[in-house]
Amino acid sequence: MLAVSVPFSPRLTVSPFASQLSFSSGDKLLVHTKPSSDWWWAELQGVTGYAPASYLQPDGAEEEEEEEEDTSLQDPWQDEEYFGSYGTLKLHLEMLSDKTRTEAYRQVIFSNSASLRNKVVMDLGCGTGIISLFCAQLAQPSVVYAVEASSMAAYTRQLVKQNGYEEVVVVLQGRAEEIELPEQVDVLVSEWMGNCLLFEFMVESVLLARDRWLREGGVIWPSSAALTLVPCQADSYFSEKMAFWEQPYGLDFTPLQPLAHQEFFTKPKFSHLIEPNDCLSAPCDVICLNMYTLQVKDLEEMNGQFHFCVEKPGVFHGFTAWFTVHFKSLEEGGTTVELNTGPNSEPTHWKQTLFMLDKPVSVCAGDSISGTILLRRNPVWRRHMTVTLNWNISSTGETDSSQVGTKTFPMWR
Ligand SMILES: NC(=[NH2+])NCCC[C@H]1O[C@@H](n2cnc3c(N)ncnc32)[C@H](O)[C@@H]1O
Repeated sequence: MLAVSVPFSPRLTVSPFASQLSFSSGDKLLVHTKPSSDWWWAELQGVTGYAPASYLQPDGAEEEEEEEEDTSLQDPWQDEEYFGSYGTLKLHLEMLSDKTRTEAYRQVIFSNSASLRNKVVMDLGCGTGIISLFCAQLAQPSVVYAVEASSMAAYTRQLVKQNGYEEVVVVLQGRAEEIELPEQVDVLVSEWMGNCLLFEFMVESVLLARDRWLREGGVIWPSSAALTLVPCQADSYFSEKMAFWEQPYGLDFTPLQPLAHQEFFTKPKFSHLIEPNDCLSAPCDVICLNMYTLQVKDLEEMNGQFHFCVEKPGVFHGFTAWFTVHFKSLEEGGTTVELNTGPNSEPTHWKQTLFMLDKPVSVCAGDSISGTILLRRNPVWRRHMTVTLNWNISSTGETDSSQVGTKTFPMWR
């Protein structure tokens, strides 16, 4: 039997059954049987009768619902889940195994080793401490404050000791926004980039730490970041998820295509590997961030524009996004290190992010695809955002035509 509560005062309905149970909002009914999906046989204070199922919810669901609301308000950063995930090795192994990513940071430290002598460094979100260990191994900073909020910090302290750098690297467990450092820092380094550059919004923590701990004239690494977009073909993804239902095993499964569309094309596809020849045009940097001037409030809404000239005929399945970050040298005129996660660079664990259109469009060379991209941060779930793409495809073929489209993708809420 199911105890149910009445979440709101039911409107009067005419029951097909003579004996309808009367009840009010907040009443707890005992459900004896469910003869139909609409009407259940229930009991309230010894009186039995039929109650409309749509007015009932499992007992305690209301509290659960409130709790759900509360946790989102109490923990909009989902810190428990977020830092919990970084307390295990899985993500750190993925990041450390990403040689393109990790070697880029190593190159930054190595090529700036002379200028790092006697500097005070903060490694924000140090994880296993790899960047801090590079600083101690390749340069002679006076101190590196390795800040890590997850339980991994305890192991990071062991790794520092194990490698004999406890005189240089100080591991501090806590959120960068909350910990206290004994001094300002000369260099703030962090590997904060998420899928589509901003997902997870760890960048906010970097900006807060910059404002609080980076001394005047100090250096932040990466010093700039860019989100890049390109219109692309995604034949294999499209056939795998959509065309598949045309005639599997000689049967017509097309009634499932709306479901497939909802399930596979509504959200972006993370970890998509785009081939260079899937690109229908040259890519375009749509959002550029200067890490010295970027403000937290700027993260709420970030706009970009694009204008692509289609270079070859093909099918426009969607847009692919990736990011590039730059690490300006500490020395005047020194070399800037670049970490590019695009299709023409060595692959990284981020790969690229694919945004599938509702309907593929055939395009010809010379067509143009122009429009805007809007990244809007989720006002409640602070690590999430939506990506809205607006586009206009204009063909200059024999029949001048243009097609406009817009689509909003949640990442992930
Ligand atoms: N590139 C990313 N998308 N993630 C890679 C870096 C994430 C690391 O920084 C830590 N981390 C993230 N935010 C913070 C913070 N505000 N304070 C301290 N550690 C943090 C997190 O626990 C993890 O170990």
